[in-house]
Amino acid sequence: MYELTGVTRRHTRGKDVVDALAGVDLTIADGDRLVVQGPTGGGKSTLLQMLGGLDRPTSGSVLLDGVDLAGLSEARLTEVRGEKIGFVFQSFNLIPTLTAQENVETALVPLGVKPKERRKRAAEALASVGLGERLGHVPGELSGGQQQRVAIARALVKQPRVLLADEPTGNLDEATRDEIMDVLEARCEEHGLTFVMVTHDSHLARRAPRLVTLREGVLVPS
Ligand SMILES: Nc1ncnc2c1ncn2[C@@H]1O[C@H](COP(=O)(O)OP(=O)(O)OP(=O)(O)O)[C@@H](O)[C@H]1O
Repeated sequence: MYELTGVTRRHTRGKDVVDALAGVDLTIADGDRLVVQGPTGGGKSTLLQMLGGLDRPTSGSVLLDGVDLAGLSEARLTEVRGEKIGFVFQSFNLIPTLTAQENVETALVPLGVKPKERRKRAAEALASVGLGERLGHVPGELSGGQQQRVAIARALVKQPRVLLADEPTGNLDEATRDEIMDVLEARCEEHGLTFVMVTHDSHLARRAPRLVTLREGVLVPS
């Protein structure tokens, strides 16, 4: 579970000061599915980066299962991300020269999983997102929705506890958006994942079991 207390992220450049987050308190229970919405510049991506240990607060604490991510060394943070946290981004972030299978396997290399086991788990993860027939294709041979499925398989193959998604359907048409959301929700349900998604899309916000709104770095009632 996450417990955020007084999380502030201040950016200072010369005399300019921007609080991307300004004293956020938030608890996210294990298995929660939370959507974060709000106007552009409201701090949504910054919040996701805090949850993922990709950025640190300038003050406040970000506890994940009782451990303050803000206080961990870079090496330990990398380990926590590798073990517990999967990420999905708007832009898929696949390696264009690798096949779907190889892209998914990349998530297991830092965990020391042996090649044979990597291949097996990557194939299973791709099958679980409906891409079992496309293992040998490179991203350029796949549609946007299929590429996002590869990215979801890559996030899930290490069996994380938490899945963080930043506008995961932002580059997709409406029908594909709904398919991808169905895949994400089904996988989260099946594995009891804690799921936090940032979106501008009011349709997605409406189907969220739990919704919070960030405006100017502050959580406001949704
Ligand atoms: N490295 C940085 N230096 C200065 N300001 C920054 C930096 N990163 C983010 N900010 C500022 O922090 C605020 C919050 O940014 P953030 O990207 O978290 O917002 P957002 O809600 O995700 O926006 P969007 O919906 O447009 O993606 C913005 O005003 C942004 O300009």
